[in-house]
Amino acid sequence: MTMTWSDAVNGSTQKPTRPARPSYIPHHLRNVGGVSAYHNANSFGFSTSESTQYGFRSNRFVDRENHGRSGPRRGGGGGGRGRGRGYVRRARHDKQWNSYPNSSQNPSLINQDPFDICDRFDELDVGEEDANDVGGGINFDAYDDIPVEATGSEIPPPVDTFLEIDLGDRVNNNIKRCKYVKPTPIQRHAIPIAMAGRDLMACAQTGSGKTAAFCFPIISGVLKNRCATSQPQFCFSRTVFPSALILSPTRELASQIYEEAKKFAFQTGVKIAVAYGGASITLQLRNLERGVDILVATPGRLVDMIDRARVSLRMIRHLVVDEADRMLDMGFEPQIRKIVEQLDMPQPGSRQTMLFSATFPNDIQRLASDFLSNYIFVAVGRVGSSTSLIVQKVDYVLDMDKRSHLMKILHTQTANGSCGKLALTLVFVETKKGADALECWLSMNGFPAIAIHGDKVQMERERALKSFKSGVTPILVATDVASRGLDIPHVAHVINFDLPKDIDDYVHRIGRTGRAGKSGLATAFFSDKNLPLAKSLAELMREANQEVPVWLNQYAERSISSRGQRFVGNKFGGYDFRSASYRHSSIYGDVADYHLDGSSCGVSDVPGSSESYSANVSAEAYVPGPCGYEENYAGVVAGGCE
Ligand SMILES: Nc1ncnc2c1ncn2[C@@H]1O[C@H](COP(=O)(O)OP(=O)(O)OP(=O)(O)O)[C@@H](O)[C@H]1O
Repeated sequence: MTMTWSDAVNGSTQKPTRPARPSYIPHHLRNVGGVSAYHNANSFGFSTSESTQYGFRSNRFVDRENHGRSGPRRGGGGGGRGRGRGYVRRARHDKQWNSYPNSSQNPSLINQDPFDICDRFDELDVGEEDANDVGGGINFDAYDDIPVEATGSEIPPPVDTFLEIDLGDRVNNNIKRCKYVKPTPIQRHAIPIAMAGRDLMACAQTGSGKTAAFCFPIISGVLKNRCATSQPQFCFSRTVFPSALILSPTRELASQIYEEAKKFAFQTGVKIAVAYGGASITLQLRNLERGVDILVATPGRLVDMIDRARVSLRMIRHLVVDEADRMLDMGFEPQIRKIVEQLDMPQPGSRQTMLFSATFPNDIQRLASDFLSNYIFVAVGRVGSSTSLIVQKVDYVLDMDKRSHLMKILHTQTANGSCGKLALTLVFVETKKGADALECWLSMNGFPAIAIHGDKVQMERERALKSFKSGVTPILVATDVASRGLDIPHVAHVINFDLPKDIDDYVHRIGRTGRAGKSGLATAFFSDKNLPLAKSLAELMREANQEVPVWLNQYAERSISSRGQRFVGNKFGGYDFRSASYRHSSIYGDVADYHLDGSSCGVSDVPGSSESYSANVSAEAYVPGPCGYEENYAGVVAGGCE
């Protein structure tokens, strides 16, 4: 494992104790008026000692206080209604930093109407929604110019409204409850295909509503199947026979999909269960015994349950693999093959298989096609592209200066924030040790941070996420465990403190902001060791109409010439790999590419009469605002993320 600068400088992963020394001030900020104001705490409106205390209390000790007193009994995050003394203490700290008083984190809500939780999200005090927005605050105009490509045979046409699809009254009511007024582009195209029972490989940008695109059709499918067939009755068997399986690469994502699916299936009678590692298997098995139609699972825990003969895949009619490219890369592929090919799951053709991701490199598409039968490929935007809703910025930072640069950004962000609030900021680092070290260092310097990574026990991981989501700890330092799928409202800024090696990981990481039509900011710290990424990073930014620094272009040129080829390290998928032989890597607005017709180009491996369509192509490019920090922070970060 590579050691990053943050590991090297602060190898200690020990939990912080009260600092013996005054907070660190980066040298470029020493003697600057604003900074001394910060350290006298005037700009935040509380004293230095309070701020330091906050850094240590928020994450680790508040929970203990809560447990020891009359606060919430489970989960540690607290924050529900009917709080005891522990809450009051925390609430005071919340007020000093970020006030998100109506956090939805109370575990006692778990068995309640999921829309209760939904409503509570609406109560979060995080900036005004645009009054003109429809669809739960989603800005659909942001999606109007995105080209959509669909290839395969007999493609069902897209819809414009949810009502055009026969999802059933109950699901339609839940769509209304979720305040989804209009389908997003991937929903417009993917839902009719899925409802027609077709296999699907779908690629759409981060935060564009893929979860609902696969949940609605399978809930509706389960309801229809239920009327048509009856489940097998194996007397006295404790084995359950779900009819739909949704696979996810991380526990947090499995849990999120489960919560979403519960909302969409509310009062339909469709039973949803979740299975992921790190949590009590006994409890999960007990829940399964109540019956399950749709099982959301991570591969490891699922295999465990199958080995114990508690789950059988024999009755699976719908299989969804979310983040499919991650699930089929080297880490997961053997487990996925075991689940899909070697156990009792029906073969392709006898089940419906749908693969979703924002990135789909060609080699993974090729692998994935083993699981599919006569599938339709849908791409919203170019495969692997990032959304133009995210303003991307790259700073050249020497490894040794990364911490001071981060602090400068956080200071600027806080100074421009509304009421001195620090907007939710997600900082990605390369290693688990690096995450702990950076969390510790930020906390010691008065910035409330919490880390999430794979070495933490599940309870700590969940607590970190809750604390971040509720704004109690507005900085989350994360490894790639948090890079995929997580839908955390109001993340305003994603900082790649350590850039990933793979451009697809970069796309997913920055995709934690700029979701559901809202804008966001992503800043990357680029150093010499990131040279192999330079070319694909510059291309990705250019494609999303971002300002590419001259020095990055020079690095990109160097990375090409030093390796003697184009697209070094670039796994861009581009399009449906079945038709890749005649397509070139293209950018938005290159209309001709999107209008190529598979059949006329002699695509041999597309089964049936191959065809394709394209939609919503506009050469009008989204032009982001100027990329200066001041404008960015004022416009994007300061008031939340709108
Ligand atoms: N039709 C809609 N109208 C309004 N909001 C929507 C709609 N569809 C989805 N959303 C919201 O958009 C947000 C992002 O959706 P989701 O998490 O499914 O994105 P995603 O495409 O799966 O992202 P990622 O690639 O990061 O996994 C969610 O908060 C969801 O509730």
